[in-house]
Amino acid sequence: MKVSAQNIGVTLSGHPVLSDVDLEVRPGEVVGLLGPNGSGKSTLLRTIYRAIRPDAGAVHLGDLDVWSATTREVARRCAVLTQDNPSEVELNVLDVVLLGRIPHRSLTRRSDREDLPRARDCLAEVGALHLEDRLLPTLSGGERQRVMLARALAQEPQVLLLDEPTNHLDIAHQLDLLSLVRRLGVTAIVALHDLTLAAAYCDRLALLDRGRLVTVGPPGEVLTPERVQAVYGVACDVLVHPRTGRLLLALTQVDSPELPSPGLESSAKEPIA
Ligand SMILES: Nc1ncnc2c1ncn2[C@@H]1O[C@H](COP(=O)(O)OP(=O)(O)OP(=O)(O)O)[C@@H](O)[C@H]1O
Repeated sequence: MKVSAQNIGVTLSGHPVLSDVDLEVRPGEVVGLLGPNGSGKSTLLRTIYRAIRPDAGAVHLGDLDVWSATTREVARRCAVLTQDNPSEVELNVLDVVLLGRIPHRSLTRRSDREDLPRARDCLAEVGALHLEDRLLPTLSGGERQRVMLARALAQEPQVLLLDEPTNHLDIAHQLDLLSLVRRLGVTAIVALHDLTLAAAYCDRLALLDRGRLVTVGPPGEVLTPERVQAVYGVACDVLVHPRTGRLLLALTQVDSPELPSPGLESSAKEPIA
């Protein structure tokens, strides 16, 4: 399903947060949303999923104008994984995932017969089926993040919006999550801070700076050393992975302080017993 945010302007507490943002995401495309802290990534995602009404512009999910639609209509098309997962809700994991089915239920029915197996499948998909009976507050941050992703999958979305979804996840689960997002084949917009991960898993990248979209394009066109330095104030070497051909970004401060040696030479000469 196509997602289009046209000419978006958002002002919060009297401060302009987004200005003239135009972003069109093709059906099935994974777009990484990049930018420094405070550049407007979460605000743009919140505007797309109808949590913030923009002062200017329009958002469409397919042919649905989100501000002419109900919350339920939006939730049938679009699922969200936010940064602030509930941690105090005294529900068990399976019940949390079942909440993802609510937009698809009829108003009179509490649950459908197929909801339970579907919820379990979603937990299995994110490697969290073993947690199904645990209470949400007893989970680690990374376990909770995977459960919230399972809830988003249970919504059977055609559009998935993920706000820094790799927060709290160990490296293996970061890669698993981004591979899963690609495998799903749904349209996805993913706010990320790790530029190398973004370059590896996203079809295109959209770079925000102080509320404006600087550029949108394939990773190799967006992540140039000049642009990374201009937007993040960080020196950057863009390397190509010798085996995968993907981009690797080596980042250093512009006035780089003395950094510890990686110890490659000494370990080669003096193996640790
Ligand atoms: N309710 C609010 N009232 C006033 N300003 C706000 C509000 N919400 C967000 N902002 C401001 O809007 C700007 C954009 O915030 P946003 O959370 O969208 O940035 P972000 O790119 O997601 O940042 P981060 O990488 O730190 O998560 C920030 O300067 C933030 O302080």
